[in-house]
Amino acid sequence: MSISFALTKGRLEKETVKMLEKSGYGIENLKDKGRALVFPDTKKDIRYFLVKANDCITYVQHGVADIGVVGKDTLLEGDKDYYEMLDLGIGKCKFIVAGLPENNLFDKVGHVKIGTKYPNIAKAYFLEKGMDVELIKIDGSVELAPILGLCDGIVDIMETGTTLKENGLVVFDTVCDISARVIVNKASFKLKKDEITQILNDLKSVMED
Ligand SMILES: Nc1ncnc2c1ncn2[C@@H]1O[C@H](COP(=O)(O)OP(=O)(O)OP(=O)(O)O)[C@@H](O)[C@H]1O
Ligand SMILES: O=P(O)(O)OC[C@H]1O[C@H](OP(=O)(O)OP(=O)(O)O)[C@H](O)[C@@H]1O
Repeated sequence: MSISFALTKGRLEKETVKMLEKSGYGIENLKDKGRALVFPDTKKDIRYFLVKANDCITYVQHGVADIGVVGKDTLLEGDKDYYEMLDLGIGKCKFIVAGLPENNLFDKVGHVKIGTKYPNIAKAYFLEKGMDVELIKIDGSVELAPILGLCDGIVDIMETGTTLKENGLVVFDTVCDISARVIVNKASFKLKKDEITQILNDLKSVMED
């Protein structure tokens, strides 16, 4: 049976395509892609499409994609109606709480303001800590918010730490580690179990330790 495979475009794209290539999949169309959005595998009965991270979950949940690759950050923040099957060990980064060194939000008494692109993750984190926080949704360049005084701190992704460092911010705590995951539509896993299991095993076989 034919498989539809949603790949997150952007940072995860290159490494995911590299893993598929190493597994022996026919991904030439994905490497030389122009403005196309759908890419038939040249060796197997699979068609890939490239989507934004949140849309990857949407396509998989609706069964339009049988399988998808997306960051754990997006999974933690968004809807959950799919099977999370495999940690690919790529796209590694972490969620951190950060701010200006002279303004440690964990020392602040009373109301704390947090800027973040990930309000659900931030809310769960501070709820567990028993802290009263006001969340301010920011769509990008989150590090700017505490510098300008919009908030006391941020919950954001850190990879190399360069963005924090170059903007004079420090890490106060780590929320959790992040990496790319394979998710599978629940009905597809029943109807196309052999094909999906094969893909998962192929990807597992090229994972780096
Ligand atoms: N330094 C990093 N910053 C953000 N995401 C990272 C980083 N390193 C790895 N990732 C992973 O890569 C995924 C895709 O990131 P990317 O920046 O391409 O898309 P995005 O977060 O949806 O941003 P945009 O809205 O700019 O497209 C993230 O969801 C995360 O899992
Ligand atoms: O630790 P580093 O290696 O510096 O990476 C972390 C930065 O990368 C991401 O931003 P992105 O580049 O996606 O831009 P954005 O702020 O517009 O989302 C993230 O939100 C941090 O700002």
